[in-house]
Amino acid sequence: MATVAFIGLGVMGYPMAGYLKTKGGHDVRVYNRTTAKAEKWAAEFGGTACALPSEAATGADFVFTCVGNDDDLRAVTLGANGALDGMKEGAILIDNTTASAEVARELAEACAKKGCGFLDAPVSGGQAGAENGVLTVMVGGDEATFAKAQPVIDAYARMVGLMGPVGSGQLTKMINQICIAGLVQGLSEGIHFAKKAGLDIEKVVEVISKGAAGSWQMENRHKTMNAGEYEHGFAIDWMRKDLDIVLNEAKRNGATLPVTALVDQFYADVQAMGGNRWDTSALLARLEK
Ligand SMILES: NC(=O)c1ccc[n+]([C@@H]2O[C@H](COP(=O)([O-])OP(=O)(O)OC[C@H]3O[C@@H](n4cnc5c(N)ncnc54)[C@H](O)[C@@H]3O)[C@@H](O)[C@H]2O)c1
Ligand SMILES: O=C(O)[C@H](O)CO
Repeated sequence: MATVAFIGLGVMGYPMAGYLKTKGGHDVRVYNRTTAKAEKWAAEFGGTACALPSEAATGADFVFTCVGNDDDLRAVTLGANGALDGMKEGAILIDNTTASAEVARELAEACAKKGCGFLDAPVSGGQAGAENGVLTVMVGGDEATFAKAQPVIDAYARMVGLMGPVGSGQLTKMINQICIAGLVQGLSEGIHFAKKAGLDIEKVVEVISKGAAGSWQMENRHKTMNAGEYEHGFAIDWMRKDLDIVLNEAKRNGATLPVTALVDQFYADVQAMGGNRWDTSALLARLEK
């Protein structure tokens, strides 16, 4: 059993921290910007709610973060009363936020100066993956740090892969988002077409999901898309943040991403419809407008 801190109890962090306690059996201390959420978590899982990231990190062997974007991450780690203020020598910071590869390298350097380890460890599998403890975790860092952290990460994951040096986890997550962007638009167009054709969506999906068109998005999202329900899941604001990271990285490495850039603009349209916190499958709502 280790002492673990978890910072950021959102859609993903709340259940992930829960698995570190229930499945991992660790002593878990949590911090959240809205204190009531941390207190709710502590009452539900039996851990400790802390008032500051530095307080949660004090004495912890592993410190997890899962916040919104690069700036949020800097605030809870490098900022005043941030996690690094509390971390002891030898502790490991594991960042589950989807962020840039640059901020990963920045944090690795700051951790090294304190004698701490760092892994960038963004996740995939959505809200359902977090709630069921079956996330895919793509990790950047060195092998020795990874070997120490993997058994702890395992508590909320079914696949954990070391992808290369620091930043490689975030680069892999960028590929994940590139693959998803065009796919969700395709799925939206398929369901839109099926409705116009007067077909039974459930029946269509039951059949084609077992063929070459099947996907996580199709399995997990077709029912809510068909019902026009989008108040759950992975927020469009976060997807636009991710696609911005992707498109900036592509400028640096010379990759050509025409569909990703187009779908990013489709998401801007959905934001203009008031869909900032809607699930990314709301691309269908744009077609039905
Ligand atoms: N929701 C998904 O399906 C999903 C899937 C994979 C990856 N992600 C990524 O995981 C991260 C978290 O996503 P989420 O859906 O849980 O988001 P969320 O908005 O539900 O939660 C974000 C959490 O971060 C905290 N936070 C943000 N900025 C902060 C700051 N400056 N100081 C303190 N706390 C701060 C918020 O209070 C909240 O608890 C994002 O980077 C997202 O892109 C989300
Ligand atoms: O992979 C996922 O879970 C979604 O794309 C959110 O990042």
